[in-house]
Amino acid sequence: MSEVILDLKNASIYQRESLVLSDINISINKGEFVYLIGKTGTGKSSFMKTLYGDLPLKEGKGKIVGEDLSTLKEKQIPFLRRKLGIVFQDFKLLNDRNIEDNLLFVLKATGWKEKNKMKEKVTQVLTKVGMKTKNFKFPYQLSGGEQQRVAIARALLNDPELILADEPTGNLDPQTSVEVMEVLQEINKNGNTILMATHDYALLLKYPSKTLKCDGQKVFEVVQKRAV
Ligand SMILES: Nc1ncnc2c1ncn2[C@@H]1O[C@H](COP(=O)(O)OP(=O)(O)OP(=O)(O)O)[C@@H](O)[C@H]1O
Repeated sequence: MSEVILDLKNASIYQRESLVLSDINISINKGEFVYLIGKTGTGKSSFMKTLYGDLPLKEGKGKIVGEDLSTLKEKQIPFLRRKLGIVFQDFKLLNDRNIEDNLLFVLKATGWKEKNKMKEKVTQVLTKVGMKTKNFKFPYQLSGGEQQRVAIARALLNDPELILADEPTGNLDPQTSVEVMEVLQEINKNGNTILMATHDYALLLKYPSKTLKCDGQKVFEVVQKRAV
């Protein structure tokens, strides 16, 4: 039987007191590539935030990478995030240091100590996203697509069990979006599980995969047709 990485049962998502999504029953298995789609304001980001512990799961049950979201305490959140790789629309790289130092910073913050191993890991993840030769560039010296590749490399540093990508191509032009998507596809082929929120239907058509939709306060799986 395949390993379940994410499992939500009768889960409801709230922004403070207001209900955003209710009665969610979904699961994601190891190795899957899953899209989360839906119009603006339907709750994709709120859904993602709940998964990485930025919003509490107040109703229902949720298991993610072996952690229980409904009983998650504040001090367990860093531990949960170490098992996840998170990619945002706006890259969130530190502009005051180069790419290598951006990644070393994360390794240090997550408990890595040995300099050689840290450098080796940084080279490994940058190679995976085709950015090895740009390690001494600063974020502002890179294009949006390159910055997003680095952000993906950063998400890979601690060998995450699940990658959560919230609109990773939202700030990119169509051609660059495809390039970044190719990187995510490659990573998925190598065994990483990915949940990607997007409203880029062109990508869905080009790279069809399991798709969850947020609509009318519900999340449900949709079968991809030519127009979703
Ligand atoms: N910090 C917040 N406090 C209160 N309500 C919020 C907050 N953030 C979002 N909301 C509300 O929650 C609902 C879902 O928003 P969310 O950002 O999750 O949607 P989304 O599908 O990710 O939208 P988009 O595609 O525009 O990013 C919206 O009605 C929004 O107004």
